[in-house]
Amino acid sequence: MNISLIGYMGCGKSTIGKEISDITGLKFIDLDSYISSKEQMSINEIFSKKGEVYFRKIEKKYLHEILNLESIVLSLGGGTPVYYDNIETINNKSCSFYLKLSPKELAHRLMKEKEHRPLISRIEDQNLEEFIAKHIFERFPYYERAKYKINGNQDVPTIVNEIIDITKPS
Ligand SMILES: Nc1ncnc2c1ncn2[C@@H]1O[C@H](COP(=O)(O)OP(=O)(O)O)[C@@H](O)[C@H]1O
Ligand SMILES: O=C(O)C1=C[C@@H](OP(=O)(O)O)[C@@H](O)[C@H](O)C1
Ligand SMILES: [Mg+2]
Repeated sequence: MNISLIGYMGCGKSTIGKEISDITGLKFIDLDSYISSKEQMSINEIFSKKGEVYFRKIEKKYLHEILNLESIVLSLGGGTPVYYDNIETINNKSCSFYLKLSPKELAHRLMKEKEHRPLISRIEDQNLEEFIAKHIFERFPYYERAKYKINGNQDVPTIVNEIIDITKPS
């Protein structure tokens, strides 16, 4: 069984995925880290040197590669479910969870971490919440296709336990 985590940048996918892996023993893969290591470039470098279209193509390629494995926790990028037929691949090959947070909470978290995220690195802090709200509005039809929706505005152990409880064989 595979678990995948989807949701907007900053919702906690990478943090929660690692914790689930530590507790369950499932292998942890963060799609962004996997892409960076395969391409030998940071996500920022891929966007600036090769462009977003190239990034989306390899993101799809590596998504397929990873989801052919078994027993993994996969933290996706915020845009992964939105492109190509990636959401179908994700739902066919894993149990998907959408970590849902308000634009306000996401903006608060992301202000400190914008520079690692090329799509928001040049947005002024005072415009970030509105940018996120519009961006989520476009992406929501994909996010809501996750099998389960989780309130991401809870502490890490609570979210981790909720996901583990749902996926535990009964
Ligand atoms: N449940 C949580 N409560 C508070 N802060 C969190 C929580 N989950 C993650 N964070 C923090 O939010 C930021 C973004 O988390 P990250 O796991 O990188 O998100 P994503 O991979 O979805 O972009 C990090 O600083 C992380 O420590
Ligand atoms: O939302 C997006 O389109 C992106 C989210 C990022 O991942 P995180 O959600 O882990 O920040 C990363 O894949 C890239 O910067 C694009
Ligand atoms: Mg991440």
